[in-house]
Amino acid sequence: MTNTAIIGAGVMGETLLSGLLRAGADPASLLVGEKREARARELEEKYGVTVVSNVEAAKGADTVALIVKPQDMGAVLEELADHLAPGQLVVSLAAGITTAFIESHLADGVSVVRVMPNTPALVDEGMFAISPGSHCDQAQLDVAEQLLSSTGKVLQIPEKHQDAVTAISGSGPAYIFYVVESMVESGVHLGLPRATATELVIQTLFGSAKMLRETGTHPTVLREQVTSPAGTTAAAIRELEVHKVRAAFLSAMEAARDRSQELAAGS
Ligand SMILES: NC(=O)C1=CN([C@@H]2O[C@H](COP(=O)(O)OP(=O)(O)OC[C@H]3O[C@@H](n4cnc5c(N)ncnc54)[C@H](OP(=O)(O)O)[C@@H]3O)[C@@H](O)[C@H]2O)C=CC1
Ligand SMILES: O=C(O)[C@@H]1CCC=N1
Repeated sequence: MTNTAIIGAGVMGETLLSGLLRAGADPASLLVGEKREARARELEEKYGVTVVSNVEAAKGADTVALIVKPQDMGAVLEELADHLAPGQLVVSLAAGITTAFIESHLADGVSVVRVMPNTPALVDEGMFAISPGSHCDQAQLDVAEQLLSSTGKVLQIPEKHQDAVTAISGSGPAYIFYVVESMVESGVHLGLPRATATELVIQTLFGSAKMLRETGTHPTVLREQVTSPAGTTAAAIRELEVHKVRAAFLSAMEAARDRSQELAAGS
């Protein structure tokens, strides 16, 4: 049985923890590092896992998942540095933090994988982009891939693309939820009951995502199929163009990419 330590059990840490358990991991194989007593008891009661100190969790684990905020990563690495040895695999899910930064804190030869996850992993539809550090071989990358693939798709990418990936799929669910909020509010404004507007938007989102995945048709073609000559969709898209929504998306994702790079620099 392989052991996995989860250091940092906030939103993303709990998402990974619950996903591993849904995929059949033995709770006894999962150790969680959490210092807040109330949170530790909550996790133990909810998931039947053992919550200990970071060092105790990481010491004997085959894989150590670091899921703290980028700003806390330096302190956590300093705490764990003397307790991690070659043969253990460190998997970081933090935005911005490079494998070189992590390796510089650890003993020579400890393998590191950088991952950008997203929250739909909570419903086994996550998107994980993974990149190996300098000591990580293909077998270890496969271990990381296997760990993550139980709750979503895994894509191996060069690390130089991680900041862009963070901007697209890491933060991506938030943009989609923002669009959903906006469409529901619009429905309410147009006189629909909120529950009706919400159901219409969620099913439309789900159906559109399924069309994209199952037909493989380009999104532009799918959009054109909805846009009847001189019809309602053309009127709506014209307003989106007038308000430069496409340009706003580009600027937003550039800002997210830039913020990921700033986090790498420690701010
Ligand atoms: N949320 C998301 O959608 C995504 C998040 N990520 C990455 O995941 C990481 C965590 O983000 P998120 O889960 O959203 O943030 P949260 O704030 O929800 O979780 C961070 C967790 O780390 C804990 N923590 C802080 N310091 C330590 C420490 N020294 N030892 C152990 N645990 C500690 C915090 O505990 P406490 O509350 O007690 O301080 C908290 O539970 C970030 O690096 C982020 O970039 C990546 C992709 C998507
Ligand atoms: O907002 C953040 O910084 C994290 C990383 C990607 C999604 N959430």
